[in-house]
Amino acid sequence: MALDFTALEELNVIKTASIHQVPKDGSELPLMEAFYTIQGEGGNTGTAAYFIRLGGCDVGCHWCDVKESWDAEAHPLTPIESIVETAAAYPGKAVVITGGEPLLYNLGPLTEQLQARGIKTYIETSGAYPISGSWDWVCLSPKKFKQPDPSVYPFAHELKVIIFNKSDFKWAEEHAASVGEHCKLYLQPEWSKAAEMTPLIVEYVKNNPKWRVSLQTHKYMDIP
Ligand SMILES: C[S@@+](CC[C@H](N)C(=O)[O-])C[C@H]1O[C@@H](n2cnc3c(N)ncnc32)[C@H](O)[C@@H]1O
Ligand SMILES: Nc1nc2[nH]cc(C(=O)O)c2c(=O)[nH]1
Ligand code: SF4
Ligand SMILES: [Mg+2]
Repeated sequence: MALDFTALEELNVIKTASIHQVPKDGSELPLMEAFYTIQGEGGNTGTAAYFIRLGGCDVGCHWCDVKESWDAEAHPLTPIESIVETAAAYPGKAVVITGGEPLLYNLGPLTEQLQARGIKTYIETSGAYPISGSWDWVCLSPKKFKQPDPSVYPFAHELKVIIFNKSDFKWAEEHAASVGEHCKLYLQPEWSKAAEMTPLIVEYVKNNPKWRVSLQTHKYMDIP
């Protein structure tokens, strides 16, 4: 006799998770949240942008400031047309697609539809997966826990390395050697270590001026 899962679930005998099948054609994406704010980090700091945060990440940074994003299935599959419509209603004509790790998904259709509406497309990525989509700005923030796919480095407009401890400066230089010559280089303190690491970053940038400081300025401004 076949098991009746629905009956067992109702009886609280088992819990079946809702298994997402994120369509490979990029027509629907697991959307955690979207909000209009000021880009707080990196080369576009201080500029208005609509943030689209996609759920799902398997990189596992122990200091990640948005661990609620990791489980893709906790976030509803959302048609990209509705994401684009909402984004287009804001006066700022730039979107930042972040996560989670957005390159888990096919971002071609979403970015093409945004650009067709005159909206610039920016991405925040660990680079753990190859690039999909059409980008006006790529922020590559490499992680020790799952290193970037080598194919991503040439796409980076900015390399933003998180400094959690002293050894991360050497690690940052290894990644700087892999990006293109026009890529801007940023060192950003890990938030919980900012008091300790920011003075080291300041000294490092003074001695190695190809680097710039990036702070999570939205956290100081207390905005999303
Ligand atoms: C939450 S991640 C999402 C995008 C992508 N998974 C990535 O890591 O680039 C967005 C940005 O926040 C940075 N970030 C995450 N947690 C942080 C923390 N505790 N302190 C400083 N930066 C952090 C990441 O390095 C990345 O540049
Ligand atoms: N204001 C603001 N700027 C950001 N820059 C990158 C962010 C991210 O979480 O990807 C972020 C964010 O969460 N908020
Ligand atoms: S790659 Fe990004 S979203 Fe994933 S755990 Fe690291 S910081 Fe968080
Ligand atoms: Mg953030």
